[in-house]
Amino acid sequence: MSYGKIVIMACGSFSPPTYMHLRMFEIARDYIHTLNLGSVVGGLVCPVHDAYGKKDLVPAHHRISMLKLALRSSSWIKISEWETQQSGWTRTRVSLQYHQDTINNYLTGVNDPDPPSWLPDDILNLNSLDEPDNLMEKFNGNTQDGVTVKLLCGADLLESFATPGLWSDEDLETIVGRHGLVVVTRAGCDPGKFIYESDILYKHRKNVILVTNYIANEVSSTQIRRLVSRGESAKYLTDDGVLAYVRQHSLYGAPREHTEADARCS
Ligand SMILES: Nc1ncnc2c1ncn2[C@@H]1O[C@H](COP(=O)(O)OP(=O)(O)OP(=O)(O)O)[C@@H](O)[C@H]1O
Ligand SMILES: NC(=O)c1ccc[n+]([C@@H]2O[C@H](COP(=O)(O)O)[C@@H](O)[C@H]2O)c1
Ligand SMILES: [Zn+2]
Repeated sequence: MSYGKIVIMACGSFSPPTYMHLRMFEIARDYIHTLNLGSVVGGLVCPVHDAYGKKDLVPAHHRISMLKLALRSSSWIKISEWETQQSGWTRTRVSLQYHQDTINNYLTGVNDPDPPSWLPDDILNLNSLDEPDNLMEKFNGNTQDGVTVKLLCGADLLESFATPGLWSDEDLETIVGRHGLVVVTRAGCDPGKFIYESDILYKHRKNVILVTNYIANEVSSTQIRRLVSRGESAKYLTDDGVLAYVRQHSLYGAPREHTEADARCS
């Protein structure tokens, strides 16, 4: 695997975001750095478009607001609203390509000079550190020196690659071959076997970084939604701000908050 600048990008519903979604980024970055596999210059969370139509997918503006609350203290993970702003659902290959092209075009000064809101801060710094002439020389015909946007996912998303009709082989070739995967796995699960059994993944196995999460945390959005709908506590499974937002907007069947207006009516 060539050593280069990497942005790790997680796509998904984030309905609502959990601590595990955020931990994935931290675990992945540490692993890549300690094994000298590259330099992680940023992280991106890309919530999916409402048209994805998954059960319990609350409108994108809510999911974005919750992600903002959950990521208040992160200096390096940014939210890209791009997928949610398209006219319909976007395939992951297209999203990876869009984000990678936008970053590299920004670095080389091609097209739009205004950085998008999700551009990692370290990219802005990279740009100011390099002399423009060197940059042009570096990038001319040599994408090796640009930033690679890799797909960060959990082992369950990896295993969804085998669901018939869900991902096209052509998209998988590009995602794994040109971008690469960073898979966060759980102690006790065996994504290595899954990779071995998939011709496409096996062919590009050099491009798949498997990161074992030794501090198991089985929290998922489904579990938080279940607790919320039962009126039980989900505290310490995600950010307090996220839970307050869920209550405030009565998401996922949360009992409506008792407001001062209610008190005046009764
Ligand atoms: N506990 C976990 N361990 C490893 N990866 C996880 C975990 N929870 C979520 N992920 C990963 O986070 C990404 C976003 O997934 P998603 O939005 O479906 O979250 P989720 O918690 O699985 O939600 P849901 O329960 O609604 O499916 C995916 O790549 C998924 O594999
Ligand atoms: N063919 C594809 O590109 C493809 C297929 C299925 C899911 N996905 C993406 O994977 C993510 C899955 O999210 P969930 O785990 O919440 O269902 C979403 O961001 C979705 O857009 C992409
Ligand atoms: Zn899921």
